[in-house]
Amino acid sequence: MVESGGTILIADDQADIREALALVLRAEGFTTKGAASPAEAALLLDAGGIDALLLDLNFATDTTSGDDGMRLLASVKTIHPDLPVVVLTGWGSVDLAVRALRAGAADFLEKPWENARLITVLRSQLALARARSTAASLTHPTAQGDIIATSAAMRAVLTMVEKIAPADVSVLITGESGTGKGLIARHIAALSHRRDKPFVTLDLGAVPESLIESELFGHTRGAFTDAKTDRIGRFEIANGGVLFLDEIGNASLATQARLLSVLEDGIITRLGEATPRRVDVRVIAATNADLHQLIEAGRFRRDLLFRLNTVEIALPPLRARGDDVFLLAADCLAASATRHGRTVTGFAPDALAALSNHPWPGNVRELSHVVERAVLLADHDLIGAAHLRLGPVAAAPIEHMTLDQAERYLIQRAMAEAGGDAERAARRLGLSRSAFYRRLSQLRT
Ligand SMILES: Nc1ncnc2c1ncn2[C@@H]1O[C@H](COP(=O)(O)OP(=O)(O)OP(=O)(O)O)[C@@H](O)[C@H]1O
Repeated sequence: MVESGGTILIADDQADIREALALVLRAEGFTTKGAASPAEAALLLDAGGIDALLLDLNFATDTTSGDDGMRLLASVKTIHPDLPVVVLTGWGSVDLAVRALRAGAADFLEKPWENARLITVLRSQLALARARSTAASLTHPTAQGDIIATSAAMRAVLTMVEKIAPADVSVLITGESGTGKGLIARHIAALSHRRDKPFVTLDLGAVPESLIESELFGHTRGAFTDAKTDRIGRFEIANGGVLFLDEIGNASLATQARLLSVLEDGIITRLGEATPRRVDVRVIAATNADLHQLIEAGRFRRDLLFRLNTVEIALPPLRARGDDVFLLAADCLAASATRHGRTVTGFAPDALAALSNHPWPGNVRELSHVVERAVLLADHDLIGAAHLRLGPVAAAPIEHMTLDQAERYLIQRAMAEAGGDAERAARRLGLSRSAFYRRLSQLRT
């Protein structure tokens, strides 16, 4: 949840709609800005300080094609790829909404919008973007597809990926947080015959349980109290393409049962509707949890695991990838230096040693975060170990630590893995937020 709101840019050519949206959003603690034309929206976005864009796809009131809005969406996603864009479409223009989602919109609302849903959608998109930016927005442009993998462990992964990508089978990608599961999922899609079809992601850890069924399968108007309009689900959006189910270990048993049945017969039913619809979707799932352990604990269905893991790809942690760490670091250094207009050119020997000794609990994401910060801190051409600020490294395997040392280590590791997000770190350790903060503050004294 977003406590302090965020700044929403409302792009709509109708002043009354801008005003109505602004009123609702301000009452909920958001700050708003308005743009009456795509050009004005582009200027305000360039000026910075915008956390999300609420974009009416039908800019000119006399058109319904949505072309102006789609053009703006395309340019926004190129220049600000991480900015969440929620689009507004006319009622019933599901095709336009689907086009927008495929072009990178985070979500859509149909006019007349429903205030409660407007707020929920914006809050969850902002929370997601925030979580990503604490941990991931500092990642380098290779996010677009260049996979750095020269170590034997990663070469074996890529060979396997090349073999299985063209076969239309379910894939389960496992690996610690930040090891590149999302990247590999996209790579598999890109190497398959579905490459020109939609690649749709749903993070099962990020959607509230009450919305998950409708996110996956869609709903019809009136299906439940808040369902004021029809809504298409991710399975239908992904039809013909790939659905990437991230954090599958977080799916509730009820969701697991629904997923299993869709995977078995390829048929979905929108909530509130009787008509079954056939979908042709390749599912790629990912998890950083140990699903076998979850099965033992009665929290994951064995039969679902068997449906998902026709092929299982285990991504090695960064610390097991040998010299890849240097190549990834160098790549990130070059990208960050360009982005920030810095003349940093490389790493000093002590920095290289630190890079290779650090255990990288947050893996590639942590590495790019650390290197980008170092680029900003460096005062010479070379990054030194001090600029990396890698902090204490576990001196001994955990079995040889005292309880205090182990606690300190696990807390630091969880924080690093969560990219500094204390709430996520607390969840990872199975602690309540307050219990986690208590331990964290003890650790700092
Ligand atoms: N081998 C690699 N080469 C280049 N970039 C990589 C590589 N592996 C990961 N990355 C980058 O690191 C970042 C984290 O990767 P990604 O989001 O795919 O990880 P993940 O395992 O899905 O994380 P999480 O479990 O937190 O969802 C991304 O920006 C990704 O592009």
